[in-house]
Amino acid sequence: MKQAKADIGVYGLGTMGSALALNLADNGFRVAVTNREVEWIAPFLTEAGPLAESLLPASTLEEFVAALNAPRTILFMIPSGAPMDAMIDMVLPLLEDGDTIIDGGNADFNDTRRRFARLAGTGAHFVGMGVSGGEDGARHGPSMMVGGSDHSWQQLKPMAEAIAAKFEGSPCVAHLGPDGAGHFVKTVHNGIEYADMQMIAEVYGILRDGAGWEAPRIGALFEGWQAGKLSSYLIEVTAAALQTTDPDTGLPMVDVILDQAGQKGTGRWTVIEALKMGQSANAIEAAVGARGWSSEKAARELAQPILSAGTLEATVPVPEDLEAALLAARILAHAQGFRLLAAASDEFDWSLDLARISEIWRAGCIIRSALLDDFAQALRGEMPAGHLILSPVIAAMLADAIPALRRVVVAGVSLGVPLPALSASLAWYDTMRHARGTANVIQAQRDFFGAHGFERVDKQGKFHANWPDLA
Ligand SMILES: NC(=O)C1=CN([C@@H]2O[C@H](COP(=O)(O)OP(=O)(O)OC[C@H]3O[C@@H](n4cnc5c(N)ncnc54)[C@H](OP(=O)(O)O)[C@@H]3O)[C@@H](O)[C@H]2O)C=CC1
Ligand SMILES: O=C(CO)[C@H](O)[C@H](O)COP(=O)(O)O
Repeated sequence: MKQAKADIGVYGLGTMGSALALNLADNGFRVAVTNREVEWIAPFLTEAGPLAESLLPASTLEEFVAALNAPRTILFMIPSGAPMDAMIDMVLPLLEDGDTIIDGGNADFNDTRRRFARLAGTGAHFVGMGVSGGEDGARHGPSMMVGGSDHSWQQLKPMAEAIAAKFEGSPCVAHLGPDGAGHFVKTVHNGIEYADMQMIAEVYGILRDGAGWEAPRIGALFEGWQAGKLSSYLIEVTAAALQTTDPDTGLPMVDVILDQAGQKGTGRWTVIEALKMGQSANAIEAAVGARGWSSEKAARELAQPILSAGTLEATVPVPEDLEAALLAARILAHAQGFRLLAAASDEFDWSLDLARISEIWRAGCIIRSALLDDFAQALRGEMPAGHLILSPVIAAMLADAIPALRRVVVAGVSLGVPLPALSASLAWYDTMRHARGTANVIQAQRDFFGAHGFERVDKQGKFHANWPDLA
């Protein structure tokens, strides 16, 4: 008997691809599967157990494409960059009008825009789709941020909605715009992820280095925060990690882990794109920078006995202050991310629905938290100057929590505990609440040394002063 064809093909059976393929199969779809190194296909089918009945293994690209119902939907879960371009080159000649290629990896949205343009006119479609939730999310319900054409979205939608995480029954997936919109939103999601992780690590740092708390005690404190406004996946996993014991040494696991964190690019891309658009998401920048500093382990070991601390008397703020400080900083980092999304939406004409983005981040993704529901409501309401922090509800939340953030930053500065992301978020908040800033001096300096001109508060136009004569 002739075997029924597959609804979708998944290329790349690594961590994410295999989990998504199983999720699709679990939801009743027939899935063609293949992998660059084909020897990984058989163990994957064994691991799939009864779900293998819905999986159609293919050992060549031709066999894989031929196993799919037309119009074809092919999901690639492979590293971004050159591998994706190479795969497009190989698969494109095998496709027909209406077929869709989806890059579900973490891709630079500039590459996605280029690939989208490359496929336009070929009859095939290109979708850049951000997937968040790690392996477990991919297997049981990720959050997905989809870019590309309406045609592709109609093709993908039933499958994407079936496998996505659900928040109160609503699937955490949306078609956000054309070309690179989905991958841009995923990039900013990851930028916020970097900031949130860093800020949690900074609170751990002030308790460890300022108050001498052991990891399990800090973990227990964080676990308690899960009952409040900070409730989130990242607090949950950090609390669990801090309370985990290393089986080899009996020490807290985090105490035997090197203080050097890697990065694959999405945080850096967020910062680069922010700067290109004349923005500065400084809490995210601080988090990306801190990962860079973390890798300078040898230099820091050399520096410790050389650099004087020059610390001041201070006590570590009470846990309630740390909780409120983290809440304020988390709000500020998200607000910077949403500001960036709004700027990109204008720049690329995407009409991004920021409230919908917040909604699809409420479940399944790494930054899911109780706050995202508040943000979604705020983003649908009054938001002066397009800033989330100016929404009345969010401004009121900040008003409650900012004094605690100040106390924590002051303590960190006094005790010499670095808090780059927490202090950056506070600096942005203080910048934004000053109607008159200090760039008047920057204007004066630029005109003084470079005759760049300046604008005045009392007259329209561009002016130049003969500074040496006036001085
Ligand atoms: N891990 C995570 O938490 C998340 C990852 N992502 C993104 O998903 C994508 C896949 O990540 P992940 O599953 O973790 O990675 P893995 O390393 O687990 O798997 C990578 C997959 O890509 C294939 N591959 C590697 N190089 C090539 C190539 N040159 N040509 C064709 N196939 C290739 C591998 O095949 P082979 O077995 O032959 O080596 C393997 O199937 C990445 O873009 C990643 O950024 C997105 C969200 C979360
Ligand atoms: O996309 C993800 C989570 O949302 C991936 O886990 C990604 O690898 C995280 O970024 P990095 O490796 O740079 O920390």
